[in-house]
Amino acid sequence: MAGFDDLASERSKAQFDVEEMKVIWAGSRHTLEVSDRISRLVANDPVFRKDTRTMLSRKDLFKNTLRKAAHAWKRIIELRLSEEEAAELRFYVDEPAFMDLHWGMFIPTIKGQGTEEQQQKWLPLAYKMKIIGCYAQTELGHGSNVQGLETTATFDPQTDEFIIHSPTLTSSKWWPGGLGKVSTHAVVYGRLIIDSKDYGVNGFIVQLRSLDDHLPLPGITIGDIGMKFGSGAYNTMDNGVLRFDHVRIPRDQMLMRVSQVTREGKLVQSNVPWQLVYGTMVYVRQKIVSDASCALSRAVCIATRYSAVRRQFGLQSNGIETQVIDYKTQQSRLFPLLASAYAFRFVGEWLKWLYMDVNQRLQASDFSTLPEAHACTAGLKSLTTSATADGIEECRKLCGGHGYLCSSGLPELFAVYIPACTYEGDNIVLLLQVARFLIKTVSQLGSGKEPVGTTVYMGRVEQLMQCHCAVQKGFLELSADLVQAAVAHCQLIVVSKFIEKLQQDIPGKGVKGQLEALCNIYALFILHKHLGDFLSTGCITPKQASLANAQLRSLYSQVRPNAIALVDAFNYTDHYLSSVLGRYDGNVYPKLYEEAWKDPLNDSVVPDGYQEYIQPILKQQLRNARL
Ligand SMILES: CC/C=C\C/C=C\C/C=C\C/C=C\CC/C=C/C(=O)SCCNC(=O)CCNC(=O)[C@H](O)C(C)(C)COP(=O)(O)OP(=O)(O)OC[C@H]1O[C@@H](n2cnc3c(N)ncnc32)[C@H](O)[C@@H]1OP(=O)(O)O
Ligand SMILES: Cc1cc2nc3c(=O)[nH]c(=O)nc-3n(C[C@H](O)[C@H](O)[C@H](O)COP(=O)(O)OP(=O)(O)OC[C@H]3O[C@@H](n4cnc5c(N)ncnc54)[C@H](O)[C@@H]3O)c2cc1C
Repeated sequence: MAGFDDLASERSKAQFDVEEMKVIWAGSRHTLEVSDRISRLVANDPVFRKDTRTMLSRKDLFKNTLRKAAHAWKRIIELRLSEEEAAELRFYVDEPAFMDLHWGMFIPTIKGQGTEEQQQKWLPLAYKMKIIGCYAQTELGHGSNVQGLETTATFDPQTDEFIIHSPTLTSSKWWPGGLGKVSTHAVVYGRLIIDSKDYGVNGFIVQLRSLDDHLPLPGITIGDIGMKFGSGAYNTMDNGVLRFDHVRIPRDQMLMRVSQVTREGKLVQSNVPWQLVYGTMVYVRQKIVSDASCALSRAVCIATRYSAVRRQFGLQSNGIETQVIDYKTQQSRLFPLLASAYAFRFVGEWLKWLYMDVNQRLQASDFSTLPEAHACTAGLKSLTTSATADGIEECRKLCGGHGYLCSSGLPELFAVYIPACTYEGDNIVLLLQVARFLIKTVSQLGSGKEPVGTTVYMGRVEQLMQCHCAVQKGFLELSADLVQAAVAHCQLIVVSKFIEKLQQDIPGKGVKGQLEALCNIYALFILHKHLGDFLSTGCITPKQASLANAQLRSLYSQVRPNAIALVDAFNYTDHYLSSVLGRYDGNVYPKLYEEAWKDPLNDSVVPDGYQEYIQPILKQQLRNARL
């Protein structure tokens, strides 16, 4: 059988130790063991099936998500899973749900922005899921411009409360995941008003629904914002709308790590920078970068396996057609994506370290690396999500017509993934933040302040001072070019971190060699993509450009025999991939054929509606033909 033989034969060609590569991909032996065990646990549990997801109505889809979330929580308790294992379980259930926001944003916000006392009060409730929370920042009228939020939190010294209010339609909270139908509580971002004075945006813990009957509390209007892009996909999430009509909360429900409001109504700033109010976004952007490598590698795994099974044209002497993976055009589209998946994995690992480091420094009142952490998380979130969204769509095209079928897994993956370019900060808005950080760094060069961390290279580039003068003329006017500069800066980080990874001790036969090839492919592919910029700025000569392209072709040939093993190293179960084209056994055609018959349209041979709509047309034609 074509698929079985093809993938088995591909695996036998691998020139490196796949098991060791699995460890590198996972990050450690321990992480591999956990993710392997938990992914199989999810795959073998019938409640976590997801093969009918794209065919369900919104209501059925949502109820099924609730069922899965409840089952996941039950299993987490029954099996006494650790925090790490529980997070893996939610990841492999692979269905966006209110839990993501509860664990991924609500809890981290209380941890990052609450005082010790507030943490002691709220975290145990949240950890035991006695309350379910979401992150309500974005409004109908403002998402990117956080300082433009309109919701107000006015201190009432008479009652020692804040009055939370939505003064306009545009101040309605709009988008928060988990808000629409599930959350009992939210961290609500609103303007702090004391004695008619506006002190800017702060976070407040607000109870939204009764813990007895789940009805909204007095003064609260709440609902789901409606269907989103694609079938299945992100529609499992209840992104919500929320309005407040003078809702009162106790004073101690303002998150007070950054600034405190006293009983007398005085605002007291602590020694931490006010930007910590934005801290959850830094945390989630860092997570999104790690997540990008998962989404991209998943699409690449499907496209690579299918490209080895699929044959078109070029009859060989044995009468068999050519595997499409052997076409150089296929390789030149697929292998840079394979290399990108590995590159994003390693930069994600580094970013996790950077985030931990900045947190440790914050505990010790060292705030010096916060601007860099903000720039790196914002820029890399933007770069990796844009490349991943484009990469998933490219993988769909690499699978030809079958890639367009929901059973390929690619349409749903694309639909679920693309909002990552928008949530946690629109990608262009985030790149402008990076550009601002770069300009600030350049402006300090003249004053003798040495650039550090990811900007250390700037101290070596003379022309940057002239750049600074040009930018002085108008940041907004040059913003399109500055965004490109920000992308280039982030690409440099990705390549540097891949190179640093190669400098570590990498055990396993041939593993390092494969990673070197992938690193070179990534770097040369980026150079190839921006060849015009490299040539026009004199960074490389035309001769070097053509040498780079020749080298890229040679690297593709080097990777070709290892391609299947390189995607096997992701260690994905068929359940997680949920793709007929990406099956581990390569048994694509019989399964595609089988899947088609499962479509509800095939439940009856003659479709519903035949008598009302098809038969009359046919009869009409018959009459016309007789005339
Ligand atoms: C739930 C997920 C859990 C786990 C994740 C796992 C995997 C991921 C997968 C799926 C994710 C699932 C769900 C996603 C749910 C989505 C949630 C959301 O979208 S929440 C809403 C997010 N909103 C945004 O991101 C808004 C974007 N806007 C902003 O961040 C800022 O307002 C902006 C930076 C654009 C502000 O610009 P500006 O007005 O110019 O600046 P401002 O005056 O406010 O500040 C200036 C000053 O502050 C510095 N700064 C800005 N941001 C930060 C920051 N975050 N940290 C530190 N510092 C910051 C800025 O550089 C400037 O400094 P200087 O004055 O120049 O020194
Ligand atoms: C699936 C999904 C889940 C979400 N979950 C949550 C959640 O849980 N909680 C929450 O609070 N929010 C959530 N959001 C909201 C999300 O964070 C915002 O949509 C996002 O920050 C973008 O803001 P915006 O919608 O205001 O876009 P806008 O800022 O209106 O962007 C529109 C366009 O304007 C451009 N633009 C805007 N400002 C500038 C500028 N200064 N310079 C140049 N161009 C600019 C952008 O590039 C974009 O092209 C979610 C959104 C989605 C799609």
